[in-house]
Amino acid sequence: MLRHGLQMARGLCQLLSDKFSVGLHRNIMKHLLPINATGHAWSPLRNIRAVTQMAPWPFSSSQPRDYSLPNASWSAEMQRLYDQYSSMCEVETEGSEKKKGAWRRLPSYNRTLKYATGGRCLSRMLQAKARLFTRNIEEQGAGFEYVVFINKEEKTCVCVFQAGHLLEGPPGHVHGGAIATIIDSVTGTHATYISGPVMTANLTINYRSPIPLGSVVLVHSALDKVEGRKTFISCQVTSSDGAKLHTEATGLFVSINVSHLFGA
Ligand SMILES: CCCCCCCC/C=C\CCCCCCCC(=O)SCCNC(=O)CCNC(=O)[C@H](O)C(C)(C)COP(=O)(O)OP(=O)(O)OC[C@H]1O[C@@H](n2cnc3c(N)ncnc32)[C@H](O)[C@@H]1OP(=O)(O)O
Repeated sequence: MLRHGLQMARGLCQLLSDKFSVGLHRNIMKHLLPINATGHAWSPLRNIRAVTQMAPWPFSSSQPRDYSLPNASWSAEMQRLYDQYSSMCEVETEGSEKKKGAWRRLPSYNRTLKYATGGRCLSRMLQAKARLFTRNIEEQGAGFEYVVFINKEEKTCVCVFQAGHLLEGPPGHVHGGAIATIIDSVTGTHATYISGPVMTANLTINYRSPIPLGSVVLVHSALDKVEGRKTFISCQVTSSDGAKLHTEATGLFVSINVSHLFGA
């Protein structure tokens, strides 16, 4: 069990640190793993790390579907914004040299734990049938279509979000709970990449103007401050041209040890 847990931790950390160089590896490791008095990780981990560094890809079995990539349901506006932010992302060039770009697209899976190396066991212990809420609907375009980009330098995130017909609240418009969901997901993901594993402690939302169903909006997330275990994020949802403010929110995210998810 311990071995599976550590493998999972390593898989998650490697996955996330491979993808994002914003200190997440260090942040998650310190929550997942015991640290000795000299500040070094518990010695068996060093052995595990030596072994696991050989693995080129942290996913153990089938290739998970990355839900943040374009699909046929995306409108021209969604695709245009995706292309715009993608063009500002860091890219691998020939010889694996990296071209500098401030932005990175964050991949998004429906079962992060299951696909992380060694995480299958832990995902069974938590909830075998669990799926990330926003990635639960197989029909493309019916629910949450979104992609999150993070700006490492400015410590901001932007999410391009297209709301499908299953998210209807007021006729022809997006349900307030669905808006809260995408805000929680984007700001929660942002806080995770800043501070490691967190849970939402408080989310305060002001709905300023309704969001038409099927439209594409931008969810802007900004880091306000980090105070000990508390990460404060603020968020604005605007029309895709930025001219209209739909929603404003602030969130407080509290760092947790993963054992918190087991009721410890
Ligand atoms: C984990 C693995 C991650 C892997 C990486 C994944 C990569 C990304 C993949 C996929 C992205 C998906 C992204 C989804 C994101 C969604 C996030 C959610 O929706 S989370 C669900 C809803 N939230 C809950 O269910 C929390 C329930 N509440 C709790 O569990 C606890 O209350 C908790 C953890 C929030 C705090 O409990 P305490 O016991 O650990 O800490 P205490 O001492 O109470 O608080 C710490 C500090 O925070 C303040 N605080 C706590 N709650 C507060 C509140 N509501 N308002 C103001 N301050 C509060 C306290 O006053 C204290 O402050 P002082 O240190 O004294 O200054």
